[in-house]
Formats: sequence, structure tokens, C-alpha cells
Amino acid sequence: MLRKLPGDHTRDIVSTVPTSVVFRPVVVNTPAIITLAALLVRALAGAARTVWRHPVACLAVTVPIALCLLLGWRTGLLVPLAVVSALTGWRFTEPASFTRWVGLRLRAWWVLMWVYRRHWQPVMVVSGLAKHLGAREYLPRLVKVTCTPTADVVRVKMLSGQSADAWQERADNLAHGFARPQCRVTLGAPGRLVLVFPRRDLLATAIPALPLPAGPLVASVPIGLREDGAPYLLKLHGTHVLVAGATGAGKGSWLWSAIRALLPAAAAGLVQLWALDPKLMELSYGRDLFGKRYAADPADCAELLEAAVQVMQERAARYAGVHHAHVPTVDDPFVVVIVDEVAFLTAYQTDRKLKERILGALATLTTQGRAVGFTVLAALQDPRKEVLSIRNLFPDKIALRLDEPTQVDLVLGDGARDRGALADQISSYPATGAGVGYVRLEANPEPVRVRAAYVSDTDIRAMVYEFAGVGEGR
Ligand SMILES: Nc1ncnc2c1ncn2[C@@H]1O[C@H](COP(=O)(O)OP(=O)(O)OP(=O)(O)O)[C@@H](O)[C@H]1O
Repeated sequence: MLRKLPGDHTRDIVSTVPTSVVFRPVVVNTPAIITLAALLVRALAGAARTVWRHPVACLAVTVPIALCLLLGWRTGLLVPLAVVSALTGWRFTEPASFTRWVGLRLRAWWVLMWVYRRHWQPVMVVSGLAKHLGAREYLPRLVKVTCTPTADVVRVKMLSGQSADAWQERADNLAHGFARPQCRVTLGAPGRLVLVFPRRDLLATAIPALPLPAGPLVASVPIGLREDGAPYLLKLHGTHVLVAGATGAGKGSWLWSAIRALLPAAAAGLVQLWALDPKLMELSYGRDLFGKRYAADPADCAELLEAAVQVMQERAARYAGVHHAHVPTVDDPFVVVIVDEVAFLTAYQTDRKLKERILGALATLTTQGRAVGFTVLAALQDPRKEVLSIRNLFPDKIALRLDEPTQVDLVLGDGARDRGALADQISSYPATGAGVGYVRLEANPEPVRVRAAYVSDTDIRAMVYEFAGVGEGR
């Protein structure tokens, strides 16, 4: 027979034995001294942790107080006054170094206290990232907040057993919860995450064409700026790059920024630029840069690609068993095959034979070219597989503005949008969004937001004037 015990707190305890035997919870009275000792240990541990984590803030508070107590309040006040005056002087004479060493740290401390720590518990609970077991609440740990000139970077230790996907799905909740325009979730060490909350968009205004490199550049070329304001170098040698974006997304600025940066190397004979321009638009403006290695008609494009394949195979035959990797020289220059709107040569090509020749040549270049110094840099409007079946042969991909969220993973690979590549949310207003894109490299799955510099028609004319024919090489 089951018998319920009387009383409030024991109402859920059920006895499964005959009524004569009753189990009652044992109440152990802890002596007050043990409770006080436990509280003291906790307070000391908390103080030690605070000093360890915020040494400067602790010194800033304790030193003036100690001086006031030891030497009187006048002397105690002098020290903070001297420090504030020194900092103000520094702020006005060397603003850049002040921001780096003091401003960003102060800001990080302020947003840690005022924004992230203050709202951490409610945001975690409401977004569903906290867990409740019985009466206990488990919160992910806010480890550290740092600030860059453009973003707050929040390091987090997830709850044991939590997945990064759960955070990526709640990026929107986190952004709204901390009153930030966006949140990007990136992976840190196992069990750790980095949340990036951009404060200001450095890429919202167009970047003028970058200066021509002073000397030959081959391996990586400056393209524009990353969202943290650092220059972005795109690796071309040893890879193939696909730039995908809707019409007007600014694919041309990526192609032209790369060409511009390679021109000094082309002038030195270390680079050859081969251009395929089936739309007769983008590259035609600077066609004199490419000399005889320029084609617009699909049949000419097929011939040019096959010629590139032939040169590549001759080089590969020479290298076999002799060279392990390609080093650009005047005899064996780095060959960059630039294709604007590759779908014109593949999906939209009505001549089936021509289409197969072009696809075959592109596939050969992309599968065999990178070890022997051949790179394909291609632009594409429609990223679907049926439009470019060899999409996956491009190790490095760039997604500019895309029409639909599903296209982001089509271009950059699975999970890219969840990792923060919001290419479908890039502004369609050219002044704000053209040339902005997310780069995902073979070597690094984290998408990086970049804006390519805008190489205007005037810049292209100046380049043609200075470098006509150099892309042809020797
Ligand atoms: N990096 C950039 N910064 C600022 N504005 C740009 C940039 N790139 C392009 N634009 C502007 O956006 C317009 C569209 O650019 P562009 O023609 O290169 O796009 P696209 O992606 O090649 O389009 P389509 O596929 O239709 O040719 C340009 O006329 C230019 O005014």
C-alpha cells in the first residue's frame, strides 16, 4: 500500500512499504562556524579572482585609497590627477597608440560590465542557451571581452555538451539581446566560442583603387580591406578562386583589383594574364593589357583555354620528377586565367561541343594547374550546380551579394551561412554593398568579410596607358 506523508516539503515523497515504516529526510544542522568559514573562503576566492582578472582596475582603486590613508587625502588625490593628465596628453598627442593601448581596453571593460555581464543571464535564458536542472540554473561562461576598432569580441565557454550549432542558430537572439546590429559566431578551442558583435561597418563606404604595388607581387595580392580595417591579401598562386555574386554585386572590382596588383609582376615577366570575356563587358575595357591572350567569342575562348591547357601540360611534363612546386620565373611565369561570367561559356552555351571543350579545359586547368603555376580566377552570377558543375574544383570561394540565403552555402560550402557569411544580407545599393563579400578559403573555414577596392574606368585607362601588353608576358 502507498501512503503519502503529511507536510509541505515531503508531499512528493512516497512510501512504498507498509504503513508502520515511515522514511523521513534527515535534517543535518550545519554549525554556524562552518557556514561562516565557507562564506569567507568564497569571498577571498572572489577577491583573488577579481585581482587576477582586472589587475589595472584594482590598482586604480586601491593605490589612491592606500595613499590617502598613508599620506593624507591631498597626496592621495595627486596620483590620480597626474595619471589622468598624462592620459589626456597621450590621447591628444598620439591618438592611435592611445586607442590601441588604453581606449580599446577601457571600452572592453565598460562593455563587459555594462552590456555583456549585465545582460548575460537574461539573454542566455531567453535565447535558450542556459539550462535548468531542477532548481539549478547553468549558464555558459562569459570568459573575456576585447574590443577592436570595429567590433566587440566576446569569448565564451559553452556548457558541457552544448554544440556550436545551437549558438549559431541563435545569433539573431544574441544580437538583439545585447543591442548590437549583428552577431557572428565562430569556433574557438574545443568547448569555446568567439562571438563577434560589429559596432561599426568600415566597409560601408567604397574603397578607391589601391596603389599599384611598388614591386612584383605574385603569391598574394592586395584586394581591399577586411572588416576590421586591415588590408586583405588574396592568395592566387597555388589555388583557384571563384567569385560569385548577383548582378551588380561588384564581381568586376575583385577581378580588376587582382589584375591591378599583378601588373608590376606582369611587367617584370613573372606573371601572364589570360582573359576570357564572353560578356564583352568587364574585361574588354582593359583588353590591351592582355594582348593576344584575350578572347570574347566562345569559340575563341575555347581555343584560348585549350592553349592554356597545352602550356600547362608541357610545363607539367617538364616538372615531372624534377620540381616539386612552381616558383615564378621569367621562363616559367605564373599564369592567371581570368574568366568573367563563366556561365556564359558553360550553362548558357548552346553549342554543346563547344561547351564540352570549354568545360573540359577548365576542369583540366583547375585539377592540374595549381602545382605548376596556373590559376583560374572566375566570376559567376548564378551559383547553382547545374550552371557550373565544376564549382567544387575551386578551392577558394568568395560570395558577394546573393539573392537567397540558400545560395550562400552553395557558393561557400556547407555551414558557411551559419558561421556568419550573410551574403544574402549585403546591401544591393552599390555605394554600400558592391564589392563586399565573404571569403572562405580552403585552409580556413571561417568566412572573412572583405570589400574589394573599386577600380574605376579611369583607373583602368591609366593602367592600360602604363602597362599595355604586359599581361601577355614574353
Ligand atoms: N568595390 C566596389 N566599390 C564600390 N562600388 C562598386 C564596387 N564594385 C562595383 N561597384 C559599383 O557597382 C556597379 C556594379 O558593379 P559590377 O558591374 O562590377 O558588378 P558585377 O557583379 O560585375 O555585375 P554584372 O554581373 O551584372 O556584370 C558598378 O558600376 C560600380 O558603380
